[in-house]
Amino acid sequence: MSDGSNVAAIEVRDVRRVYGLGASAMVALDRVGLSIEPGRFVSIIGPSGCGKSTLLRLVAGLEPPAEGTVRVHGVSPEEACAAKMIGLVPQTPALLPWLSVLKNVSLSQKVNRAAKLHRRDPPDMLELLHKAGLGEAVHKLPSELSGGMQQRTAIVRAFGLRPAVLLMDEPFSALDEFTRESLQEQLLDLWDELKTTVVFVTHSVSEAVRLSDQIVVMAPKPGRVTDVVTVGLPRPRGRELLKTPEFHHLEDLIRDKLRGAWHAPVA
Ligand SMILES: Nc1ncnc2c1ncn2[C@@H]1O[C@H](COP(=O)(O)OP(=O)(O)OP(=O)(O)O)[C@@H](O)[C@H]1O
Repeated sequence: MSDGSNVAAIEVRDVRRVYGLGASAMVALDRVGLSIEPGRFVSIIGPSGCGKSTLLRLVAGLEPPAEGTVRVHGVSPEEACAAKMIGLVPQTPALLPWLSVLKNVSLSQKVNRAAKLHRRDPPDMLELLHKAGLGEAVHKLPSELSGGMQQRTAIVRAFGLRPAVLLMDEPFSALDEFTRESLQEQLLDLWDELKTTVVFVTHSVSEAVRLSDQIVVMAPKPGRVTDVVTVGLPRPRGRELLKTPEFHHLEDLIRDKLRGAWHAPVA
């Protein structure tokens, strides 16, 4: 264990995950390896069914691998979860409908404080809500918010716990393009401030390029990693970056890798 700076935030080694038995067995992940440094923003992209969510669930400790190992800052995902080192933002925000935005984002902080689980100073939630553009919504109920505002609330709540690792499973997929772009910007601001390691599953090539330090490309049948592409674009990554040739070049590169992933032979 693990606060040493040379310990990976996430280390996945030779992981295999199989669903079902016998002739109906489905290899969701086969010999998957991945090493993510602390503080990195890493996206996972790949065709439907290539095992992106399965990989996230293994890192979150929600399922065990059949073979191989997963470590989060040097400990097992289960230990990392127990120590509140892992945050998870699902596709649809699971907010408590009877609590205001502020209470929704503060609740788990309070619970953790009562249980003395916080290792780091928690951020000021009111300030984070303002930063995420939710300043006028702090006393509203989730039902009074748009889908984008609800998702922003869920993201602020997750960051507010100061997890060492934040796992996000297509958090913007249900949103329109414009809302999505503005949420990307706010997500990058929060990430920049809180320096959490983020693993972000997406189907959007431009989203992956804009947000990430690295993009992991996966292929299906069996689910596996076929490429890890480093994105060297400068930060901060404002909207103007989306129009640059460098950005388009990286989008094309990732699209080529994705096309290749469909036909990549199984090693
Ligand atoms: N609980 C389960 N039981 C049986 N099969 C499963 C289960 N979860 C996932 N699978 C199968 O494992 C494979 C990988 O699924 P997974 O959801 O991880 O893919 P994905 O890349 O996240 O897909 P998508 O982009 O469509 O969300 C799929 O073939 C899926 O049908």
